[in-house]
Amino acid sequence: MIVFKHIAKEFYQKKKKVVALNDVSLEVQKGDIYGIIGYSGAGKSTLIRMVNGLENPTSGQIIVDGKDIQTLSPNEKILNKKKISMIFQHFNLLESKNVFDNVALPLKLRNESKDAIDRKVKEMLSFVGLEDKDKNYPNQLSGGQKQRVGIARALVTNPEILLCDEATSALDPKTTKSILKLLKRVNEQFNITILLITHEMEVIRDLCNKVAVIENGQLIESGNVIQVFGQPKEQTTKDFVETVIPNKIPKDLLDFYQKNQQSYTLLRLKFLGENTASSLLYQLNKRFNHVESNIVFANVTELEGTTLGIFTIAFSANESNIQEIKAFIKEFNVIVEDVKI
Ligand SMILES: Nc1ncnc2c1ncn2[C@@H]1O[C@H](COP(=O)(O)OP(=O)(O)OP(=O)(O)O)[C@@H](O)[C@H]1O
Repeated sequence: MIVFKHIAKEFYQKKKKVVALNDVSLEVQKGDIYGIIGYSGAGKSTLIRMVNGLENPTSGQIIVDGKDIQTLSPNEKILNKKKISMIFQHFNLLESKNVFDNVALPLKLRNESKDAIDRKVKEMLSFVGLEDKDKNYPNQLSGGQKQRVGIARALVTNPEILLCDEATSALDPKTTKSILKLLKRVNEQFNITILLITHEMEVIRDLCNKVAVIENGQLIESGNVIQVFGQPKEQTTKDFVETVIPNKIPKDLLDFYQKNQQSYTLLRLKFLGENTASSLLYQLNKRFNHVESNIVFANVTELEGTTLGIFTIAFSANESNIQEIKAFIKEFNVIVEDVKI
């Protein structure tokens, strides 16, 4: 429903060309919660701002619901914008207006009736859990409450797409979790497609079903969250994944296995779903009961309701046994990788 086709964007800073985006292609399906992650300056904001026309590409196309948004007539552009709402890192509330009036603003701009505005604003304030704060002003609210107002304001117009620009970056971890839960409800309850940008992998882990990684204006990796977290290909993606799924062997164990490299081979096992792991480890010990095996590192993470487990195991076995062990592990649909130490 949102397709970016070969998007490039160049800016000029003091007559110097800055390539913010270079040949970015991406498809967001209806109902997706698609996260775009990258370091500062990677080009995330520039990309997301193109969906609602805040930024235009230098070349390439953005197709929303089958239509290239750059070729829309002025009326069609207005209709396209009506489908899309946005929330921001610093909430962008009007300090001089109370919560009710902030949320009501998009409807007033559309000349909706007073009754309709009253009903819709109350409904959305109740949805975000702020029905008793309607008379408060933004400076009387916490950061999390301000973002809830931002979300209510974004929802009053019944959008199909919600763009989130670092929506939780200004919030503490606990408040971030509650806002991410709320965004999940927005997606599930109203079937709103969410396209978000972030530099925090926790946001991707806790909220998204799809992820794209942007580096220096290029899309370096994308796919289902489970697939990208389970098997990151690019170094930057691996670095991001490691921020939420630690993968490092503790130092004293590392020292030991480095000193005893002749005797041990370290393998990393990656699996989805709890039963696979317990059954595999049991079967592995049973089948290779003459081989010493020590768990060196283990981590279990929940992604989209599925368990992603990473185990690093040191095997004291000869090369032909190691090959047999690897083949045996693969029969369980578990990914097995050599660990270089
Ligand atoms: N209006 C502009 N004029 C000139 N250069 C710009 C403009 N907007 C963005 N850039 C440049 O484009 C590049 C990408 O910026 P962008 O804001 O899209 O990155 P980002 O990934 O969103 O970073 P951050 O997380 O820090 O916001 C940067 O080098 C930035 O300096």
